[in-house]
Amino acid sequence: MHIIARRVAIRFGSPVLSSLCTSRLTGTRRLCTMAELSPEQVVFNKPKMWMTSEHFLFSWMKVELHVHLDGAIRVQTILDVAKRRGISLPTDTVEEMTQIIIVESPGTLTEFLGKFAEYMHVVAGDREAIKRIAYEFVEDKAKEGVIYVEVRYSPHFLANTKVDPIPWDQKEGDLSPDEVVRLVNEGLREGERAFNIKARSILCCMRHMPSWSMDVVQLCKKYCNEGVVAIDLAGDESLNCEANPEHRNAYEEAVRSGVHRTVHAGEVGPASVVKEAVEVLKAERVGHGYRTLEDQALYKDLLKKNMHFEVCPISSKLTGACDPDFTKHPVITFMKDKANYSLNTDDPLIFNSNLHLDYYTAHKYMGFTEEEFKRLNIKSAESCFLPEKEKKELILKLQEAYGMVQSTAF
Ligand SMILES: O=c1[nH]cnc2c1ncn2[C@H]1C[C@H](O)[C@@H](CO)O1
Repeated sequence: MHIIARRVAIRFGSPVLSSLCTSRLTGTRRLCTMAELSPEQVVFNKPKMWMTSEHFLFSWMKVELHVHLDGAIRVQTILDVAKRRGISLPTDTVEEMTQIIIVESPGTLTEFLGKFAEYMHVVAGDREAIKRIAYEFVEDKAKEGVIYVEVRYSPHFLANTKVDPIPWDQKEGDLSPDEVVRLVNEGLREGERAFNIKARSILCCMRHMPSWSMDVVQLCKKYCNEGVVAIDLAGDESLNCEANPEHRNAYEEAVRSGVHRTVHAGEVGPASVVKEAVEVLKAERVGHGYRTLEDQALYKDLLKKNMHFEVCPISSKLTGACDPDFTKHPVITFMKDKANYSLNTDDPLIFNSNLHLDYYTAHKYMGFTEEEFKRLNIKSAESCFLPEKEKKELILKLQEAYGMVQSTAF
């Protein structure tokens, strides 16, 4: 870290405190959303650790590999769509709606997952909304200095036909999971053009809905040339530990047809879920994976295999996955062991967070240095699901930006 930055950090105390906003409604303090930060608090791709009186930022180019589209919607968009569709919500103000949606203190993964029901019925089944959230997502990531993102979602959760059961108490409509994928692809593609970053998607199977999983892998295959790069298994690991045979069949089909694979495992579930993800589901990356450390033999084996862990610091505290004391976080062990991992937001809407806050947390409470941030971003690029040629270009772009190689640009 630059000496000047360190001095500023010391002088101005905890940027986390100063990044809290006071709710006009309740008077309670909460983390600012990106939209609430002043322009000088958000910088794009500035080649240095960057600090104002308000904020610490690792403002170099970044890669994000684990973020849920339906956990990254703007609150304003939820309100706009509800108004247009005549859907009544408990409030029509961003502040009040934010308070309803967000998790402010550590709870359980099950409680956290319940939060999606506060707003998913608003956007599900609506073509315009789905395209809009994908487009706005890319804009938000570009503002955080992300140059490559893999965003994940369940196509079934956004559909209202050809899905059983129809989610979120929707009436049957005419938007299928297949069309959801097309709409998200379009929104991401338009966002890429407008904001000059690369965005790809990962389709999620849900642990409690094994009957959807074969559909998910078929959609991955169908749209592999239109931005879909992998399959995931998300949902409540604490209720449903061992992967159902239908998930296993879907992952076997993914292996057969060359679809990349990641699995939420070891977030709140035991290390055995990680082992199963890697050995049975043939996961190439592990979503979260914190509890891998409880099985040292497995951890050492995965270190040797260069397994990538998609770490989400703020998320891991608020879902109760990890000790709320960040100084005890498993990613500190990953860092010390020079493991292969990324830093990610997971669900910034529900955690009222952004990627800067995850980096800030790692810096402030876990001793992360600028060098480690650069290293983990290169590892993230190496572990992304882009085709080899594009992956190499991404790695080179980061290396050039980080001053590790001479720029080839002219
Ligand atoms: O952190 C998580 N763990 C497990 N499942 C999650 C997490 N964040 C979001 N999900 C679920 C809820 C979403 O609706 C779904 C697809 O994005 O994935």
